[in-house]
Amino acid sequence: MTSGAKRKASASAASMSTTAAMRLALLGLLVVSLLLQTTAAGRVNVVLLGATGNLAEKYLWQGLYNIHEAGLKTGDEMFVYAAATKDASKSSPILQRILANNITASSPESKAAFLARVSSYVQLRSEEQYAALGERMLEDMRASGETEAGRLLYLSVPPKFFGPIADNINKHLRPQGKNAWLRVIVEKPFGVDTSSAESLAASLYESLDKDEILLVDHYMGKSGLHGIRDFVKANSLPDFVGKNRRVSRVEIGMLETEDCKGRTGFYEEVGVLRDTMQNHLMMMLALLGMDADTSVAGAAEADARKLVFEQLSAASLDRVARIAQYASYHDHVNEDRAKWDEPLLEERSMTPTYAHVVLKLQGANDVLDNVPIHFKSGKALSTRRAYTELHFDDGEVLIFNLQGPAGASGAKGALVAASSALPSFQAPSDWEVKDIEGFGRVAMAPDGPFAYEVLLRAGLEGVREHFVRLDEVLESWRVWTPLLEEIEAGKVAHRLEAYKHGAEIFASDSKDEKEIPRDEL
Ligand SMILES: O=C1O[C@H](COP(=O)(O)O)[C@@H](O)[C@H](O)[C@H]1O
Repeated sequence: MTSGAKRKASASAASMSTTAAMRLALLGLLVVSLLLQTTAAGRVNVVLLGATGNLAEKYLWQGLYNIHEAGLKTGDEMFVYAAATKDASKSSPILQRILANNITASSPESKAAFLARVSSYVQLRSEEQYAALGERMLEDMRASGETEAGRLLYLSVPPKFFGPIADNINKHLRPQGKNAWLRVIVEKPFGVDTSSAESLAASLYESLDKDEILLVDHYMGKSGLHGIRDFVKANSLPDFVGKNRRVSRVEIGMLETEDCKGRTGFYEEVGVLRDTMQNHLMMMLALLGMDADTSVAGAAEADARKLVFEQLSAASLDRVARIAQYASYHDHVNEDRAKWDEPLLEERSMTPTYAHVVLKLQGANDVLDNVPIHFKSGKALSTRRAYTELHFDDGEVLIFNLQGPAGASGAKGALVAASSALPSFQAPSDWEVKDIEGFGRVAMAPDGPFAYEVLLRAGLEGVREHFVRLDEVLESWRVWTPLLEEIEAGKVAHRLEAYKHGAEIFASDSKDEKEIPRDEL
């Protein structure tokens, strides 16, 4: 090569490398600016609908405060609009009382900082009120100069309101800005039976995209529930149970000491079957019955949960061992009605506050197939406990305890407790495992944030795995709808017992329970 040619070649190499360097720099700038665009903190507007209700009072406000205090992983700043359907003269003082008394804060300054981000009470009933809230949000953002990252609407209201609310959200409360997201969290129960859940889904889809809807079952936010799944995955139930032992019954329970006073308006529409059995208890069963090989999370896990529901027999009155209402329930209904200036009930309501229903799985693994599954749940009982128990034919018991004392082991906080003759089990490495004299091995999962905080955060940060899928919910309604229809047709009247507040109606050897022969399940 001549020296001229060499110069040319090296000049062109130099110019190529300059061009390449410039391109790289430009690319770098582009990536940085894209990153800045996607990671720049913005404002997240939360609309809490049902802000004065029981759920908000007990959990949602505390959850929002905790998230404000710890901050969002996205770096966004959260502002809350406190809304409900009733008029301000009644609801505003209730909101003030809740905000003053129901938030435990790390310091008065931190609480004040949170409250500075909470709006005064907003009534959301008419379309004009939704439009006014939309305007107010825009005004607030204009005033502060913030960009909207997204909007989370939490619907803590009875299911009959979901459709009209979604319509109003679509018309008046969609976030502004190209990249701003909209997520609408819908509280359970989703519908009141199969057909209402289907039409509810259809009416929500008219206004909202599928991805904008998040269905809540707050048990999905409990570490205890995931503990069942972790145990099943780590141990494989058939291996744990072994060849010489059989499960004679499974008991899934959610017992509460609290009664319905103050929330009978909601409870009258649901009763115990829709309030806890169709959702929380079903989730406890799903994670127990799920295929142990399911090593993937997310969609595959939802498929596996749904499969368990498909294997479950439908509920009907002949599978009800006991159905009852606590004796002062009627008075509680009328006290609440008087408070809201509503006409009093003269006839006794037929809403069950306790039920024990026995179903079975068909086509499940060898351990659970055709085994009676006892679902028990109720209000105003002597104990607060949520659990899944496997009772073996030799009297041994394996307990998954989600809250309350762990049954026979007596160990509060135990997540898994296996009586002494059972094989030793594998526990995830971060669980504390110990032996309890006279009982057996117990394991405790580390403490985490409470369920509603987990779910609110998941909604704000866009983590969909913590929510349930519509097809699972519909499959669960398939199980419970036949019994609900019988109850609604008045067929429960002669079976609905009254029990004393604080009773032990759930004790399994009670003589008053209807025996359901195994071959009739
Ligand atoms: O969803 C509901 O759950 C609560 C009980 O939740 P927990 O986390 O304390 O077990 C129950 O009181 C309420 O009636 C029901 O709607």
